[in-house]
Amino acid sequence: MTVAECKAAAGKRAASFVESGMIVGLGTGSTAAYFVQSLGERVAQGLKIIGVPTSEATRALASSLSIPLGSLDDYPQLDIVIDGADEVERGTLNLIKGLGGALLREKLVAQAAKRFVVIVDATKPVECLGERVPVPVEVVPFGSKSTVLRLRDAGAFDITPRLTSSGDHFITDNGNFIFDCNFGLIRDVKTLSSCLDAIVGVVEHGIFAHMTSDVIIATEKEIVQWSE
Ligand SMILES: O=C(CO)[C@H](O)[C@H](O)COP(=O)(O)O
Repeated sequence: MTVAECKAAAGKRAASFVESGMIVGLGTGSTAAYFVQSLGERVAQGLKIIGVPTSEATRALASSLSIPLGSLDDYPQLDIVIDGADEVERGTLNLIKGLGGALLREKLVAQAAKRFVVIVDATKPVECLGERVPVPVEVVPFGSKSTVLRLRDAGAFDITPRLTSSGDHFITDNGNFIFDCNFGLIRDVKTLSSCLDAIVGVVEHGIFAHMTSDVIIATEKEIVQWSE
């Protein structure tokens, strides 16, 4: 199987967890998009659910598939949320998310879930967070250069602003900037999360600790499930 086929297989497996009557959080990114496609097929066959999208891109995709949608304010408690991730730490199931730029809404929706299911291909599991990807940090545009200095104080030794192809700041669905911050291997997730949470100007960061219920990993050979 190609990586795209693995993502599609993980998405399809996750869609089978959804039952009629559920309020379902819809993640963002290429793997989550396969899940939304599979869910759309089930909705077309009669599955009755309400989807709560985690980004405008996912809203547009779900809407094109005629999935009934609501907002997190309409449905503050969700039965299940299914989303991708950029890294999944073996053992703890802690995550880095946000390379797709939707981390704030993703974390809000995940926090509201009774069950948070993460779908990935075999490139995403790691022994320690920070192994492969930086931590995306969503920052208020006002004073962002000052906030970057505070991110350095928190231990980020390489900080890259997320830019568009034309060289402008990438703007999130919430009107903010993203800085991709390399902290090296993150051995103490709790301390780093607390440091980032304490910086005025940081809206949210991509470390999702103690939130994941299950991880579905689609490899070339099989689909594996890790559960908390
Ligand atoms: O966190 C995310 C978006 O903010 C995505 O879930 C994450 O980037 C994984 O994306 P993909 O499935 O395309 O690899």
